Amino acid sequence: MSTDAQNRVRSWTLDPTVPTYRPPEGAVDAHCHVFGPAERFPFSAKAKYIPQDAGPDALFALRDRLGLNRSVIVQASCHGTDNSATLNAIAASNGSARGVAVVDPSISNDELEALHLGGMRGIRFNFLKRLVDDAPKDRFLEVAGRLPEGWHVVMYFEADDLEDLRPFIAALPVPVIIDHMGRPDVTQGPDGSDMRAFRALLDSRPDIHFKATCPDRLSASPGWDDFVQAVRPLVEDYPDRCLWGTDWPHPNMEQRIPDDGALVDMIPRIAPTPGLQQKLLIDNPMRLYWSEEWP
Ligand SMILES: O=C(O)c1cc(C(=O)O)oc(=O)c1
Repeated sequence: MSTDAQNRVRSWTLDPTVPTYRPPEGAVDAHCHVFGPAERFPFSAKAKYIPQDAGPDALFALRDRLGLNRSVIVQASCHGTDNSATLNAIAASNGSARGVAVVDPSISNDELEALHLGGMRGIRFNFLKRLVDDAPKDRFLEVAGRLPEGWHVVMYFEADDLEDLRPFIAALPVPVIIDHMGRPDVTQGPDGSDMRAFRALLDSRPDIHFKATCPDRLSASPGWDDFVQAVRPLVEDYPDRCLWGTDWPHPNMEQRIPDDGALVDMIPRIAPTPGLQQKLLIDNPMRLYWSEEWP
């Protein structure tokens, strides 16, 4: 696949608005990525998209513009199981970033320990067929059984796959964080079948968390109002389980590039009180990613 500049996509805006909402001091963007720089960190041969560079300098400049202070950098699928671009960004963050790795399940315990020292605090299992070629659940369970102390598993799957994945999730021996709430159909509203199934999952284990993220992916309504109506009750009912993130640089959103300032202005709409914002933006992500300094 060609990686020359003219064929590489840009899925993020170069001039995001400054948000109206000012996050509290210490707020965490708990879901973002870096792409490259490709000449130092080439993309995977299995990458389903080849983005332009979106490196640590751009990530941290955006974070400052949005009024956020910490980042959880999630290994993007375009980099496969080579976590060096993500580790590079964490190393450049002066302690303000942690990460989630994508590993080959045959990874050694020593390599997992090295990832911990590099700032990783979990591994990601991606089940989206449009993003990865295979997701061997038995091998995922094996490596999930020997993660460094304090790690968790992040999962990305679609709502239609939730029921099939319930036994796998139940078998995971570490806390779980669900990316983008497992992509519910927010047009069903807060009591639709997708949200009811997702709530049943959350009720099945006290250590399942979720990212109340990606209105740009999940909503087609003006102002993302259907996302707010479906997600705010979930944040209010599970205040100690929810995290928030920008999902910058918004992989695969080049046809519908979101404004990062508008994403930040969604926070008080889904977490309408300072107490909920404190949990969403600080307490919950700090407990999971900076447990050595929190509380
Ligand atoms: O929906 C997506 O296309 C997407 C892709 C990735 C990735 O490529 O890692 O991560 C996400 O959080 C969402």
